[in-house]
Amino acid sequence: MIEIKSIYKSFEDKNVLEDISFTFENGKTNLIIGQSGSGKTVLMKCLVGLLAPNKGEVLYDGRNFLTMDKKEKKSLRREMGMIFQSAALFDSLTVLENVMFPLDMFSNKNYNERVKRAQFCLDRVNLLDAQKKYPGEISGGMQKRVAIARAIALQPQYLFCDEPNSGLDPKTSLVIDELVHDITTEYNMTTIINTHDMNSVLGIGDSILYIYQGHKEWEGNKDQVFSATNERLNNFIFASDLLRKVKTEEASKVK
Ligand SMILES: Nc1ncnc2c1ncn2[C@@H]1O[C@H](COP(=O)(O)OP(=O)(O)OP(=O)(O)O)[C@@H](O)[C@H]1O
Repeated sequence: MIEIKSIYKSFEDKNVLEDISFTFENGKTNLIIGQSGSGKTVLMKCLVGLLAPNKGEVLYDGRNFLTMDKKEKKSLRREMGMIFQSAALFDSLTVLENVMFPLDMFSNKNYNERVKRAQFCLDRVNLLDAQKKYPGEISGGMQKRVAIARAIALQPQYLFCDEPNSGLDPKTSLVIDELVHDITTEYNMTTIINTHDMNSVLGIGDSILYIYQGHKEWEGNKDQVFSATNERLNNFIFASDLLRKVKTEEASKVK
C-alpha cells in the first residue's frame, strides 16, 4: 500500500499539484487518470522519487519515503518495478538479456539462477519462445510484455506503469491490461498506472484517482464510474457518444 498525504508540487510560481491525498492499495490496479497536463506524470515522479514534492508525505507501507536516508531509499527502490511509455528495451540485447538486466545489476543470484528467473518471468508473459530474439524483431505489444517481464524480475512490491498502452491497438492494449491486472493480483503488488485509455479505466480500474488541473477531483472504482455524478469526470470519461450510451444503459440496469 502506498499512501500520499496532502502532496503539493510547484515549478517556480506554477502550482502543478495541490493537496492530493490518496491510498493506492495492494493487490489492486490503481489508476491515475486526467486530461493531458493535469499532473499525472508529475505525481508519479513524486511517488518514485524523481521529483521532490514541496509539501506532503509519501508512505510505502508506513515507511516515509521523503524523510528516508539515501541507503533506505536505495533499498526501497529495489522493491519498485517500472514500465515506461515506450517499452524502453535495450536494442542490442536479446529479449532474455533485457529481462536479466535488473537481475545482473541488483541480485545476488548466480548466472544460472538469473537465467532461470528471467525465463520464468518471460514464461509468465507468454514469451519464452522469443527469448533469443532482439527487440527490433518483435511487435510493439510483445515489447511491452518483455518490459513487464523485466519489471517483475526482481519481484517488486510496487509496480509503476506510465501509459503502458500508448502506441498499441485496442486488442493488444487489452492483453497488456489483463496481464498487468493478473500479475498484480497474483503477487499482491501495489500497481499504479497513469492512463488516458478509457478501456483500461472501465476494464481494470479497481481503484481510480481522477486529477483535474492538479487537484483530486474524484476517486472511486470502475463500477462507480457509471453512477458518478461528477460532471468533470463524466465529461472526461464519457466524451464519446458511444461511451455515453454505455453509461446510460449501465445506469438504467441499476434502477
Ligand atoms: N520539470 C518541469 N518544469 C516545469 N513544469 C513542468 C515540469 N514537469 C511538468 N511540468 C508541468 O506540469 C504540468 C503537468 O504535467 P504532467 O506531465 O504531469 O501532465 P500529465 O497529466 O502527465 O499529462 P500527459 O497526459 O500529457 O502526459 C504541465 O503543465 C507541465 O508543463
